[in-house]
Amino acid sequence: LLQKVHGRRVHSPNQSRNDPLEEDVQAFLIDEDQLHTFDDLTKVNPVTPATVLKCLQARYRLKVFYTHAGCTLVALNPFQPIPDLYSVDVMKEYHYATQPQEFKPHIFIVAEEAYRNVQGQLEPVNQSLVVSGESGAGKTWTSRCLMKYYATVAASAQAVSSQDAAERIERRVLDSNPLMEAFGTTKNYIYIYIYIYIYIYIYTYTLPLQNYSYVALS
Ligand SMILES: Nc1ncnc2c1ncn2[C@@H]1O[C@H](COP(=O)(O)OP(=O)(O)OP(=O)(O)O)[C@@H](O)[C@H]1O
Repeated sequence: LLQKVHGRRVHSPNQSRNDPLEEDVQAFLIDEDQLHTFDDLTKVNPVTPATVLKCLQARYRLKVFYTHAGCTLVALNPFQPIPDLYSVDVMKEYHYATQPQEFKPHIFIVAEEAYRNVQGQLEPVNQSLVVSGESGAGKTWTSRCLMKYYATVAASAQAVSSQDAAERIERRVLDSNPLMEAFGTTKNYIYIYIYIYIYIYIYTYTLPLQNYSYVALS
């Protein structure tokens, strides 16, 4: 696949150059300047490893690290700090947007949709977010982003000192990471398949205080 993406070998040895699919792939790839504009991989046509990877590569070059693939989000590891991408201001933009899904692809869209599903129902509905990828892909990073997001937006819904509360919650959650990773590390040469399951409970208080309900994000 990588050979194809780097353009060293576009045709596989067994494929005829008259293969209609291959012709479509070539026609799609010819407009290289447009490849980065595909913010949803379901719009790529034809969908092949070469076309998808080329689009992701074009976006990566422009430092665009998130791309939709239908209801899945593809996150590329930038391997460098991008502070402006994860600031509290950006969180708030996505949180307060009427239609966050119309914003450019971001982990905060996924986070916000799950949060709204949890909050917006008459009967609160538990939500699950699955973060998967190979070792080093950025699963821990993404999970931390999600926890930070919920710590920030859930706290800001309350009147009292929301920023302090968010920082406190975030600190507690992040401090628990080394312990989880001690159980879940895959950074050795033995293939151990470990799934880390994190529950986040969002409590919705109503007065009097002892009446509360909670929903879980996992
Ligand atoms: N969006 C991002 N921005 C900045 N750095 C990132 C991002 N995603 C991942 N990284 C960095 O890439 C490295 C690997 O990420 P991470 O530890 O999250 O991978 P992982 O999928 O959890 O790996 P493993 O399965 O081996 O535990 C880390 O140093 C992390 O800080």
